[in-house]
Amino acid sequence: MNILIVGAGAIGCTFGSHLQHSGAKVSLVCRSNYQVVKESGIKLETVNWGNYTFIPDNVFKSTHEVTGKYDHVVVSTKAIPQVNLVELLKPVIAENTMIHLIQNGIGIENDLAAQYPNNPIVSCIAYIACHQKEPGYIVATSHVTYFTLGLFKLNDVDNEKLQKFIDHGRIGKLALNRDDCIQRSRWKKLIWNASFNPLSIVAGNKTSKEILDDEDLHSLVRTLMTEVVTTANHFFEEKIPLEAVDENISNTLKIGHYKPSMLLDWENGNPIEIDAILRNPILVAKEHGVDMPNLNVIYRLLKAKLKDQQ
Ligand SMILES: NC(=O)C1=CN([C@@H]2O[C@H](COP(=O)(O)OP(=O)(O)OC[C@H]3O[C@@H](n4cnc5c(N)ncnc54)[C@H](OP(=O)(O)O)[C@@H]3O)[C@@H](O)[C@H]2O)C=CC1
Ligand SMILES: CC(C)(CO)C(=O)C(=O)O
Repeated sequence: MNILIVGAGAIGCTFGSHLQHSGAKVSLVCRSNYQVVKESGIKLETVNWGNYTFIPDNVFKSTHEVTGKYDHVVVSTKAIPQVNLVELLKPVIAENTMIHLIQNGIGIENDLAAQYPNNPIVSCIAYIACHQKEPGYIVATSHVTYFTLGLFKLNDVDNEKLQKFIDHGRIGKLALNRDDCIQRSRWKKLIWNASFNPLSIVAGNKTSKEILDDEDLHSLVRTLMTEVVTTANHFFEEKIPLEAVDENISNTLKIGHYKPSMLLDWENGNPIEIDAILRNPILVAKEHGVDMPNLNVIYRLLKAKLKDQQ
């Protein structure tokens, strides 16, 4: 199996390293870490799998320089408007390429699905807390690590191809789940991302523990989480239980002082995933006639912060 990862950051390299371990040929399209990865691969320091070095089969500087044919293209860039996936992927998508999107948020598949209506798109959600501490050096701090994959549009032929990919990934140490109602899973993941991510910035660069230790912020996190659950329950037949809020809180307590990825990007002056994580869910809810007043407030506050930063 030939796999190309576009977006060789924390998630892409962790995911890719496991697929290679299971026997696939895994190539990377790197950007700012190109030189170091080309010279010495990626060092990973992980709670679950120990420390190891991942040497990709090929390292490319851009999608235009990619050589070879790939059955699977895995996209693990941030979901931000600055990354135009349709343009970025043009040189590497062939007739039967399966495109996997490992990103947080809602509505992340739409542009690609419109541009490549005949290519299967796999929507993938990652539960793993990892970050690239320095170029080519990734740290994964969470004991809970799994990926949930599902087809954006269900059909039998693609089902089989996805199942082969999942079976392959499972040969190694990767925990891969399959979900045929992947949008519901996306909303489930949003419970955490739409609450901790924006609050960590708006509340003044706070870690998850600092948020939970503060009575007012703790209560606000719960309010945002509850709104995501009750909103999602308007769209999906299988309801998300409200206990998901407590579960998210107790799991977060286990990871101590965790900086949400949005806060890390904010601190580093990088673009943040405000559209995928806040704007799009609010718009989708609206299309279904549902208001998300609390998410709207935090979205506008975050937008105001972004304007201040510019
Ligand atoms: N990290 C985590 O624990 C989790 C992350 N996620 C989600 O997964 C997705 C990926 O996150 P993460 O891995 O942390 O992000 P990173 O910022 O670590 O990685 C993104 C990578 O994409 C690269 N990139 C961006 N634009 C381009 C481009 N035009 N061409 C080539 N490469 C490009 C970046 O390069 P450069 O460094 O040069 O910018 C970077 O290496 C996000 O949607 C995130 O929300 C979900 C769950 C957990
Ligand atoms: C909740 C977590 C840590 C993933 O498991 C995450 O998605 C993030 O940091 O954005």
